Amino acid sequence: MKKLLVYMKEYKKESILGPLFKLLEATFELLVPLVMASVIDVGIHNRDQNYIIRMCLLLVGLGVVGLICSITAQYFAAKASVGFAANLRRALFSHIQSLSFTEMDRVGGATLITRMTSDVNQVQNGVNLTLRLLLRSPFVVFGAMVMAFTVDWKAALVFAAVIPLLAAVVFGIMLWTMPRYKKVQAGLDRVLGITRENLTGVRVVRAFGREEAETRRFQESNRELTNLQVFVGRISSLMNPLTFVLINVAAAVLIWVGAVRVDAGFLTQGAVVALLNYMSQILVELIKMANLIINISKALACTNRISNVLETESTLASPVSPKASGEERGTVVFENVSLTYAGAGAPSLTNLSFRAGPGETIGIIGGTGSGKSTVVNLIPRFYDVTEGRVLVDGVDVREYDVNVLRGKIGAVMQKAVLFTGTIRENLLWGREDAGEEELWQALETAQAREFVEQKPGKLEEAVSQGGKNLSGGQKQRLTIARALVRRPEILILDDSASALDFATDAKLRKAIREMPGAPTVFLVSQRASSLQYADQIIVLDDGEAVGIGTHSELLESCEVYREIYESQFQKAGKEAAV
Ligand SMILES: Nc1ncnc2c1ncn2[C@@H]1O[C@H](COP(=O)(O)OP(=O)(O)OP(=O)(O)O)[C@@H](O)[C@H]1O
Repeated sequence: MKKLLVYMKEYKKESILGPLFKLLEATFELLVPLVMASVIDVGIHNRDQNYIIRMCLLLVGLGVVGLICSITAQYFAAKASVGFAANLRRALFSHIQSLSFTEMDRVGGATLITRMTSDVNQVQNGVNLTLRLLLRSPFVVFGAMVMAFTVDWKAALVFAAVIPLLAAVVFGIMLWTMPRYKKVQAGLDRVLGITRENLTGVRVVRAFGREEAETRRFQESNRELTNLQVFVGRISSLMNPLTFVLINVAAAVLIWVGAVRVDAGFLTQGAVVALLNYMSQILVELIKMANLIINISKALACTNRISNVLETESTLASPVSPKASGEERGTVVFENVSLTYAGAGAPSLTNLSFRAGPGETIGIIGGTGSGKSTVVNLIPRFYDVTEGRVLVDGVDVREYDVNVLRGKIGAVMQKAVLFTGTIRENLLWGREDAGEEELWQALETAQAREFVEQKPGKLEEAVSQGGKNLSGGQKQRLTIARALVRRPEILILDDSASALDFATDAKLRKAIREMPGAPTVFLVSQRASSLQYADQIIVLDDGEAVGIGTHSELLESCEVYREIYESQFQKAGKEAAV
């Protein structure tokens, strides 16, 4: 919690002024019953109309000043809490950007979204209420008690008996409901999780006709949440009747004691009205305090969850004195590399060694889950090896400044991801200062020029969220062009031409080979035909390299490769025969 206070630093003034104006408002509120008492005791008693009008104007004045104080306090509290939440979101966002994939995998994307959104909102709400009520409510309770005792200490003894009882009811109910509120929160998280999963995967849900099953799953979680909320609601609903019974009994006792004391000449009617007013002020503030405590404890729980993310240290930290690039531009060397993902029992890659020279094309092939993506993910240091070394241009990837390392690499991932904006804006992710001609050249190499030219807006054509307004193949070609705009030393194509037809795929590979200053290319593919002309092909089986060599060498020496090739070759032959 303390650590999060730094994000409040620039709102120090607001965090002091907010509660101060709330205290001022409360002070004026505490004066109101006294003025009312004097209206009754002096104005009405003496039938002094002028006095009554003056006092009523004073009441209006107190109300107006109280209102101004309240609005001012609200303004400062809102400014501080909204600003604090904005700072917190900013810090969280940039911290999440600094995390490596290992930490991201561990925490999970959905959880990170909840931390950034509903958790931060809850904390913002908690800060706002704290600034407005944490001082005000106890001040009013205490102040109203003191005022009641100054009005008439004997009648005020009723307060001394009733207030602890009231506090016990209000806080008892609060303590009872609080753990259940936590369950409600967890239930809400589940409902949100299912909703998010279904909305992002809506196409898959429909494609597999899982609408009814998913609706049932949602309904179950929703029912659980509803039952919990109804249960907590029932308990909370006891609060009002119980407190009102208590307060009415206390009011009856107070009026009776007051009446006796008025009759005996010790107390005026106005003083009895003032005492009643103080009692209801105390009740209202006790309920506000219980509400405040519930909100603060919810906010604290969220604060802990946010702190956990902020305290997660990135294993990706750049070295204190990063090394500069080595001489051998475009070389990649794997030396006895193994990787076991965090939390995974078995290694996903075992003892892989190879050397890729500048401008070479390295093909990587293997069954699903054999470790192909794992190999290429190690080059831009998306994950760190657990054994061995990965060297880029002769330097261990862990010894580079991570931005320098990634600046050398153009990576096209399995899933083509584009961002909202225009085609031009997406391409410029590759290199911000790329010129018009370079963008078209990259599009041409990526076999994307033709379809972009056909778009009415050309480079200014809008790309909607996730590139939904483009076909799978168009998205893939744009992501390849984006990587090429960077003029990378090393180009990684992780199964990124899977949506292209054979002819376009072949043209793409040829164009990349013929690029001036051709990059070293890592080509991950399920198709043996796509890799045939690679300088080296790495054949993976269950995380192990079972063959490294050229196509013809592997056909001779590697059984797994031969099987893959023949199965695809025969399949292609059969398809051609049909
Ligand atoms: N982030 C991760 N955390 C834990 N295990 C992982 C992670 N990524 C991959 N794995 C595991 O490592 C193994 C290799 O996965 P990888 O994605 O490298 O295979 P692949 O050959 O690229 O598969 P595909 O052709 O299906 O894309 C798999 O068993 C997979 O379950």
